[in-house]
Amino acid sequence: MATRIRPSSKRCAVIGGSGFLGRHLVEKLLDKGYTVSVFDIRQSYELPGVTFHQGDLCDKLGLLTALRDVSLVFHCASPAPASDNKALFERVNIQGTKTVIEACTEAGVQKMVLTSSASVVFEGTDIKNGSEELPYAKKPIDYYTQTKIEQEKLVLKACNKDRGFLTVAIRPHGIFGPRDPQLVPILVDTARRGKMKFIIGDGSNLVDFTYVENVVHGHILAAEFLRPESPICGKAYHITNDEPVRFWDFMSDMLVGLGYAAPRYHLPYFLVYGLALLLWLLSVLLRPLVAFKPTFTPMRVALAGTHHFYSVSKAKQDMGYKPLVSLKDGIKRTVESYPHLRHGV
Ligand SMILES: NC(=O)C1=CN([C@@H]2O[C@H](COP(=O)(O)OP(=O)(O)OC[C@H]3O[C@@H](n4cnc5c(N)ncnc54)[C@H](OP(=O)(O)O)[C@@H]3O)[C@@H](O)[C@H]2O)C=CC1
Ligand SMILES: CC(C)=CCC[C@@H](C)[C@H]1CC[C@H]2C3=C(CC[C@]12C)[C@@]1(C)CCC(=O)C[C@@H]1CC3
Repeated sequence: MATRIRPSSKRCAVIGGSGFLGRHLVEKLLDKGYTVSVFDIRQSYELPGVTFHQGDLCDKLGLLTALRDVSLVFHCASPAPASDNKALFERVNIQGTKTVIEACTEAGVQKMVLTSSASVVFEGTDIKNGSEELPYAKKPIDYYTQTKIEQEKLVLKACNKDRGFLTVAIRPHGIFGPRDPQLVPILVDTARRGKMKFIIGDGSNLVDFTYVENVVHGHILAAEFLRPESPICGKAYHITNDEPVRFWDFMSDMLVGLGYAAPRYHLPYFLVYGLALLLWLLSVLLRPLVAFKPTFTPMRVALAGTHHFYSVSKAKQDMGYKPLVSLKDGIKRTVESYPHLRHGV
């Protein structure tokens, strides 16, 4: 009888490996001696030690090719929240994740680490030092978050020690760093259009922003701790910089670092939220006639005007997590990585 050869534990796949977080993860995995298959809808770079498989994660056959001989899968693919496309979020984050789980079990993958989001418990009101015990949001702030909740539930439920398939979810918050396509580019674009003059609310709200290398560290720790006897099986873990910061201080440090003025004038939170809601409704109603995307969406206003920071005690206790890069160093490295976004360039 042929004995099944167990795939090498240093052979892994990163679904979404062409994206911001995915590429940082791939680079660290290579440093640590892993060989990596990237599965993504686009190929954004080439690196020795990486095999690219271009495809849609809803296509099981394509996935099966990429998962051949792979024992560990990181799933960090998602449509961008700014796409605001309900059908796409449902197709990729829910149906696609079901397909990823099926493909993993068919291919004999033993471990899967999902990139979820701390926002799965956020309803637009204050969260201070929130633990993983908080229930999922009953009223998530947008469709993206709604589908991230369903996705996380699917992956955690699929954890099955008897069948040798172990899963864990990492919930980062506000990832930033070099090559980030969202936070800094949106911030700079808003500043260049003269709209970054206002502070929403009194500016005292504390938020987590997480340097990308710390998020990568949390993912790799989770993969290495994921064993049948470990408490992390089938669980979700917050991963942050463990340094909550005033939202508007963080934005100001980025802006000033890039040569732009920091926002100074205060606007009442509920006024801005109401206006954002009105604009969003208008953009949805007028979508067939004119396409416009408001910068200050209700989701962004809620994130900019409330407290939302999370405890990482559980990750510290169960997998020895500790951020590797401080917020100050993370901001410095990020600012230096965007010379083309500096004021006047
Ligand atoms: N950025 C943040 O602050 C946070 C992000 N997260 C989560 O982290 C993960 C990574 O985010 P981030 O790196 O910022 O995002 P990116 O958009 O940079 O990376 C996601 C990658 O997945 C790809 N992708 C999208 N749809 C599919 C598909 N159907 N099949 C295959 N690949 C696909 C994207 O391609 P394309 O670009 O062409 O769409 C992209 O290359 C996501 O799961 C996100 O939900 C969680 C918390 C915070
Ligand atoms: C008010 C304004 C225009 C601020 C500019 C910065 C924002 C674009 C970011 C501030 C907080 C960020 C954030 C995310 C995206 C970018 C911001 C809104 C996420 C929604 C990305 C996906 C997640 O899972 C949660 C993130 C929360 C924080």
